[in-house]
Amino acid sequence: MTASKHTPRYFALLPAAGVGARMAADGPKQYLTVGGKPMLRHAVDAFRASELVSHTYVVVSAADGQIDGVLPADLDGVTVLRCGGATRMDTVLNALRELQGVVAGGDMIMVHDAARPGLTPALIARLIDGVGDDAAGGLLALPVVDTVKRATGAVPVAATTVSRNGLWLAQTPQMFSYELLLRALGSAPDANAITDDASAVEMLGLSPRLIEGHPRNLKVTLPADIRIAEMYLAAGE
Ligand SMILES: Nc1ccn([C@@H]2O[C@H](COP(=O)(O)OP(=O)(O)OP(=O)(O)O)[C@@H](O)[C@H]2O)c(=O)n1
Ligand SMILES: C[C@](O)(CO)[C@H](O)COP(=O)(O)O
Repeated sequence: MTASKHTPRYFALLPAAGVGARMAADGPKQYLTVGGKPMLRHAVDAFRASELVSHTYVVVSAADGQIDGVLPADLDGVTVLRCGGATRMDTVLNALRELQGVVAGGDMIMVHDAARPGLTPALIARLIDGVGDDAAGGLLALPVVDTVKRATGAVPVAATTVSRNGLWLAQTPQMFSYELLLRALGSAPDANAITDDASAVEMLGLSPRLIEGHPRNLKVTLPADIRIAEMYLAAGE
């Protein structure tokens, strides 16, 4: 008799406990209106619209007073976890620990920034398809197209030019099995040095797949990014 292989379910996990310091708005940037609705809602709706995704978990800080107005408690397929941490990595790790016993070790977790409103069901499908059953998982990313400079000095000057060959810009979602992601983040040495989930997996000696994403899936970080995100949202998929 051959051993039956566990068919993974796909879950979305959205860290949404940041303060948006670089946006310098009145409140956390994930609640700013982008293209007619709160930024966070765009990504949640992309996962809800994907037939491949079993459930979406949104992680906010315990003190968050805005989430109920954006994600009503009766919204199908979505659960809010109030266990955000001091860093993005802490937020994701806290949520994974809260999900122990709810998801299986072989289930796949897609971690996606609440600050990336341009995600679409087609990009979610591209990630899932591209990673396949690769045990190291994978992430959406874009090859670097510009020439890259390493700067030096308080007033920056170009010290050297770094070859862009083989350089990619990491996007999200980043997808790994629950067991692998929990192990990777749980053993990562320094939460401040881990700016994405894939880097924790790389520290285990594994090489996640890079799946070509799309510029529309930009991270809204600075005020000018809002207009760019709105341009892509208006253009549709
Ligand atoms: N302690 C934190 C920090 C960040 N995030 C989330 O991680 C994603 C990417 O982080 P980033 O764009 O840096 O958001 P902020 O941390 O809010 O922004 P800034 O770094 O400018 O303060 C966002 O969805 C953000 O809400 C989080 O859940 N918990
Ligand atoms: C996860 C990420 O969006 C991949 O590019 C990015 O690393 C988040 O970094 P931030 O400093 O939390 O914005």
